[in-house]
Amino acid sequence: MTTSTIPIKISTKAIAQEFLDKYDTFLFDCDGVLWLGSHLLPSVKETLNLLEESGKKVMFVTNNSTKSRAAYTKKFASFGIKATQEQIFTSGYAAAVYVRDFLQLTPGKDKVWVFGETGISEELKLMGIDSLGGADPRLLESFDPETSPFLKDGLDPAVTCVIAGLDTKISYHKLAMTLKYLQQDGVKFVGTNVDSTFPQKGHILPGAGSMVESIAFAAGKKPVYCGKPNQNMLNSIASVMDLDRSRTCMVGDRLNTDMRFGTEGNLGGTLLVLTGIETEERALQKSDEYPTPKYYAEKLGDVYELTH
Ligand SMILES: O=C(O)COP(=O)(O)O
Ligand SMILES: [Mg+2]
Repeated sequence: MTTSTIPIKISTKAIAQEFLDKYDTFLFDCDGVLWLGSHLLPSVKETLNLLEESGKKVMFVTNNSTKSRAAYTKKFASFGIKATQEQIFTSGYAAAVYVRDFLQLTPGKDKVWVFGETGISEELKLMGIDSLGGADPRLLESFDPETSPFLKDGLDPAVTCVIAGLDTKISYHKLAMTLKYLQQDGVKFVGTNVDSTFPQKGHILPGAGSMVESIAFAAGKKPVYCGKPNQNMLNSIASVMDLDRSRTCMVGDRLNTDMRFGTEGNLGGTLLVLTGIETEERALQKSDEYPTPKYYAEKLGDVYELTH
């Protein structure tokens, strides 16, 4: 999967201005683009303000399922950035939409076993779908099949689906129970996102994909992934806003999710920033695994810094 042109580095005022003029809508990945954990990256706020002042539309599209959209509005606010729930799409929300609309789980009847944090169960709850597992603190206790409270009365027969995502409090108890549910006939397996790694300040850590794939290996079942590059996420965005794809740019830090999402979605542009997962060398390298970005920059804030 390659695009024919060589990526353009946003390194001068003229290129930064040309980049801004080309698009009306910007879709932003979050981890590695806006922030690394609780560390906001330089000139991000200024760049977002600049876009708002120029009348551009902005959406946030993150593969991070640890927080719900409601919780994300608070994270944005803690950085002094205005973002409404309608502007935020997470892979946890995408997974919840998938089980409701595609798997057609019945609220009040079907339940979901969650491997992951509160961002998945909170989105399910808003849809009236009950979940088990997730952040239940009893899963942090060491696992013994004889005494686990999740096994003592047998598995819950109402569970028809497993959703798995990033869990920074991963435990053997969680892995074991998730496997137990996946071993049940007919239980569907949904993964939030395939990201192998997760960027934090000064560290590249294990990502959701590393955990989901470990469960998949044990279960011998393949998950359906709902986050980027799955186009359902882009279609959901297109269904809530007027999206002129040719004047829309996807901004991300990962080639096989973010850049692929933008390219396969026929967006007018893609911008890879080097503050997260990828390097300049990889940005410029042609590969069959992922597309090359249209633009790349050392950091998102360069768009603001070069034009001011
Ligand atoms: O949580 C992840 O794996 C990555 O999240 P991101 O899409 O905001 O970079
Ligand atoms: Mg990212």
